[in-house]
Amino acid sequence: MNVNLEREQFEAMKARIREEALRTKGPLAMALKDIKHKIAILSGKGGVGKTVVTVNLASALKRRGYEVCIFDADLHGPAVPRALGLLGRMDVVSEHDHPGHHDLRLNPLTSLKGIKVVSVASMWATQEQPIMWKGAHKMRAIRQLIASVNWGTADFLLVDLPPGTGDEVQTVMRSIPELDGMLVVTTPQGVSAMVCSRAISAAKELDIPLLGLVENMSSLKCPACGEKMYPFGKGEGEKLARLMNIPFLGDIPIELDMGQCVDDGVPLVDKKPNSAFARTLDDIASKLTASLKKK
Ligand SMILES: Nc1ncnc2c1ncn2[C@@H]1O[C@H](COP(=O)(O)OP(=O)(O)OP(=O)(O)O)[C@@H](O)[C@H]1O
Repeated sequence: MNVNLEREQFEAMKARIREEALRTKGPLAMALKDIKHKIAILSGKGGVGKTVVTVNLASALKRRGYEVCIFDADLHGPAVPRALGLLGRMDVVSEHDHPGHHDLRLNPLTSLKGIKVVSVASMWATQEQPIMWKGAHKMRAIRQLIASVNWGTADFLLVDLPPGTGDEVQTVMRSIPELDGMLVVTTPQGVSAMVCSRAISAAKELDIPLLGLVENMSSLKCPACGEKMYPFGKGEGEKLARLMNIPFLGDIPIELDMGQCVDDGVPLVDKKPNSAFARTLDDIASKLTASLKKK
């Protein structure tokens, strides 16, 4: 009984010390304090399927029983809410944690399967509202947005980065506290690998761990004859992973239903859980979680 009490007191003291340490690290650390793992999805080149990978990896992790949040850091082309069928706006709530102090906070939207999503796409009344932040405004907006959200408790935060290595990408790389690392997405095209290698070098320059690389749109199964085709080339992703010394986590096939899934707001992993695409995403989720457990 006494031993238990001492242990409880010890745990409470440890929690108080951690909370104090986070408070001194700033509002971002406080906002994200109950999220165990934070992973940013990086590509370099645009249009390689970063959002598709983010949303379907989140779904694969969710299907494995993990609580997952997504932060859509693409301020100019936010696409995550739509891909999860979330067309509404985030709620703004007024909270007062101590007397006389009111704080406006945002509640994430939650998908049908329970994935929490924060995106600038969910902040305005109309989908057509242009987002024209520049330079320093963008960086401040990203930091403020992350800090103002009631993220709650989760196992994973996945950050869908915009393409390239510009302001938003660097801001996320630098300001997410305890970022576990990057998952890199490329395609079999040489040009994607080339641009991607620059993004990988930027992450290395900033000392961000690289958790793995996946090759999206690697192959296509012919719907008529079942033959596997490689319309964009073969093996480029694995070659890049070897060259950059990053674990290669898998080849993600092209799925002809993808466009419809994105338009319907249903991740392909949920719509076709037995497809080669879903099995590959599950395998990537398994490899990622295993590598994070070893850390
Ligand atoms: N494995 C896949 N099979 C079929 N279509 C795919 C696959 N991956 C991505 N796509 C399609 O390719 C297009 C680009 O995908 P997505 O929007 O995820 O790319 P992105 O890298 O996030 O783009 P951006 O540069 O705008 O951030 C979309 O139309 C998407 O539906």
